[in-house]
Amino acid sequence: MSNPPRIAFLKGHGTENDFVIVPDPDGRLDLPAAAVARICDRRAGLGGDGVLRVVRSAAHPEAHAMADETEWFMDYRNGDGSVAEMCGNGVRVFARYLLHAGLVEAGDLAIATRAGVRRVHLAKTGEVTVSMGRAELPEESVVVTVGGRSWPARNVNMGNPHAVAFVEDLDHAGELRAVPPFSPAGVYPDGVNIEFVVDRGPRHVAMRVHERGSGETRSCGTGACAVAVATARRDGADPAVTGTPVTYTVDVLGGSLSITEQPDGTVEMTGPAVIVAEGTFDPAWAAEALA
Ligand SMILES: N[C@H](CCC[C@H](N)C(=O)O)C(=O)O
Repeated sequence: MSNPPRIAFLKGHGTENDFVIVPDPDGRLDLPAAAVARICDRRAGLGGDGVLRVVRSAAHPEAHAMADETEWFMDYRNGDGSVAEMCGNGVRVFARYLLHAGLVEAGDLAIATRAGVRRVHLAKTGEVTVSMGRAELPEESVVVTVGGRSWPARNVNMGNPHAVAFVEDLDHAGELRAVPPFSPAGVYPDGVNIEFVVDRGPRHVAMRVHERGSGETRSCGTGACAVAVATARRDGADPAVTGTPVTYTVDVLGGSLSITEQPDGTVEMTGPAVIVAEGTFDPAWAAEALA
C-alpha cells in the first residue's frame, strides 16, 4: 500500500510570535491536540507558538456562516493544541501566507476566525493591518501576584481573554515559566493571557506576556490590543470619551506593534508578518503523538 502523502507546512512569524502554517484547503486533515503539540514542540517537532491551519471557509463547519464574505478560515491552535478564539499575530501571518501562495493579491481581504470576520490590509510595504473588532471590558478584575509583588489587572476581551497589569519593571514578571498566580481564579474559567506593561514614553509602552496555551511568547497581537485599550483607559484617552482616535506603540520582545482605537471602539493593529521556510512532514510522525 502506498504511503499517505507527506503534509506540506510553512513557518512564519509576526514580531517573533511564530507559527506552523498547514495548508488544508478542503479541511481533510485531522489535527488533534496531541498532534498539534508535537508539531509545535521545539525539540521533537517543528517548533512554534501555535498552528495556523488554512481551510476554505466553505469546507469548515465553524466558518460556513462566514463563507459568503470570506474564502479562507484561520483554524488557530495554541502550542499545547488547545483551540483559541483569535490570534492577532496569527492573522497577519495567515494573510502573508495567502499572498505568498498566490491565493490573494496585496490590498484588502477578509479572513474568517473563531472570533468572527477580520478585515486585513496587506500593504506593499510588507506591513499588515488587521481590524481586530471592539474590546470588551468586563467589570470584574483580578490581582496578579509574582515574587511577592501584587498588581490589579484590567480585564480586556479581544475575542480572547486578557488580564493587563501595569508594573514598575518588566523583570518583576519573573521567569513566566507557568501561569502567573491570579485571584479570584473564577474570573477566567477557560484560562487567560496575562500581560505585564511598563511605560516607555508618551503613547508608548512595552509588554511581556504569558499566553494561555503557549507560555511566554515574544509577542501577542490580541495582547498588544488589550494593552493599548487598557492604557488608553488609564491615561484618560478613551476614544469613546474624547471623540479622538488614539494610537499606542506597543513594544514586545520580538519587535513593535502599532495599535489604534477609534471613537466607535474598533481597534486596528499594524505590524510585520514573515514567511521563513517551507517543507513537508510525514503524517505518521504527527500521528505517533497520538499513540
Ligand atoms: N494564546 C491565545 C491565542 C493566541 C494569541 C496571540 N498569539 C496573538 O497574537 O493574539 C489564547 O489562548 O487566547
